[in-house]
Amino acid sequence: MHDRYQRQINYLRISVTDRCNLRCVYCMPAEGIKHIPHSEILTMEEIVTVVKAGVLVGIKKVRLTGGEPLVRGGILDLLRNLRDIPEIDDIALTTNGILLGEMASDLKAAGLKRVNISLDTLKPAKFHRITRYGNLNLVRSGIAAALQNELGPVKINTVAIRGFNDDELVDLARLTLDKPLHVRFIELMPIGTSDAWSKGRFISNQEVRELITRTLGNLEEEKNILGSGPARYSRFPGAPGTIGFISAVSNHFCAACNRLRLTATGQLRPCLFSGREIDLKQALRAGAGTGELAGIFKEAIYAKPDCHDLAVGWQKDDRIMSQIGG
Ligand SMILES: Nc1nc2c(ncn2[C@@H]2O[C@H](COP(=O)(O)OP(=O)(O)OP(=O)(O)O)[C@@H](O)[C@H]2O)c(=O)[nH]1
Ligand SMILES: C[S@@+](CC[C@H](N)C(=O)[O-])C[C@H]1O[C@@H](n2cnc3c(N)ncnc32)[C@H](O)[C@@H]1O
Ligand code: SF4
Ligand code: SF4
Repeated sequence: MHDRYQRQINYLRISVTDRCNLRCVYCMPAEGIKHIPHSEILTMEEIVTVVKAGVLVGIKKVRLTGGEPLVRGGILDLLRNLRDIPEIDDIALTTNGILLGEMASDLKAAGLKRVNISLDTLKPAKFHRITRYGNLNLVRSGIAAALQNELGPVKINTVAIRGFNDDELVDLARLTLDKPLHVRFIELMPIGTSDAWSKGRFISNQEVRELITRTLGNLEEEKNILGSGPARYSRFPGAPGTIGFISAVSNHFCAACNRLRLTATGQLRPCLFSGREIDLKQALRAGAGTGELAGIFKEAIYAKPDCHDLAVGWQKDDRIMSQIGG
């Protein structure tokens, strides 16, 4: 279905949990987030019903995210059920990679097509610092397992952060030179509770491009990377992998927006950066069928704004990134 700005909406990002096994400093407070009773979180069966309703308004692609989707029990059953919906042609997952090494082959067998893995540094001590817990070796094993199990194109999400990883962006870009990895540089977005940490750390994608091409040479545009998101891709000549740029702040891609978000508590969110949410759970739990739920999807699609206004600065929002699913 098209929204009011003639954009076709066919991509649903599903936050299957607001919990996480890491605490990245730009995403979550150290103490984690306020506990939400389990009964408030959609069950896996409810998520499947929501996707079936979404299909009625044209949803074709789903991405499981979070919090950390791999900490949610029942994820394999959810994938098996999503795989059985014929209209869904792409099932992807965004993960911090910690549990991917042990789960990749089961995820593949359950119907997952591809993974995006977050990785902001190649240095173990720094990784531990930015995630407040993480073991980099586990993420490295996760990336290897994703490649081995053909969960590709395997994309790496790197938030570029001044004073933290600007000295490593070239090394991260180098990962594309010998493996089919697609390293995407994401601009740090002013959202959530971590503004004190993030102030002054923004690096534009343009600056990242200049930095990496100065050392590694020119990039060539690449148009054939499978995906539904906002990244623009380029490749170092002859490299098996690509470099992607997600210019969420400096050059927003709202004119091509194709998505809705479902929060773990069953709210449809028309835009990442607008606090507006439309309650789906109440109708779902009152026994609404997929036809009625599809009506709520239409309302959410109709409510999509034309674009965000991140340039004005920090966004006040009751939810943080881990609760919206990025
Ligand atoms: N501003 C903005 N950022 C987004 C949007 N969708 C995804 N992002 C950001 O892009 C980054 C990568 O998102 P992913 O979860 O890997 O998914 P994707 O890029 O849509 O996935 P592909 O289908 O592989 O292209 C995350 O930091 C998201 O927060 C969006 O609608 N608006
Ligand atoms: C919220 S996480 C959820 C999925 C999973 N836990 C992970 O880390 O990949 C999704 C993506 O959002 C990104 N993200 C979180 N906060 C961000 C911010 N303030 N600016 C830019 N990207 C952010 C993360 O780096 C990650 O790639
Ligand atoms: S970015 Fe992902 S891994 Fe890091 S705290 Fe947020 S949800 Fe967890
Ligand atoms: S900021 Fe909102 S309108 Fe812009 S691309 Fe993201 S979800 Fe779509």
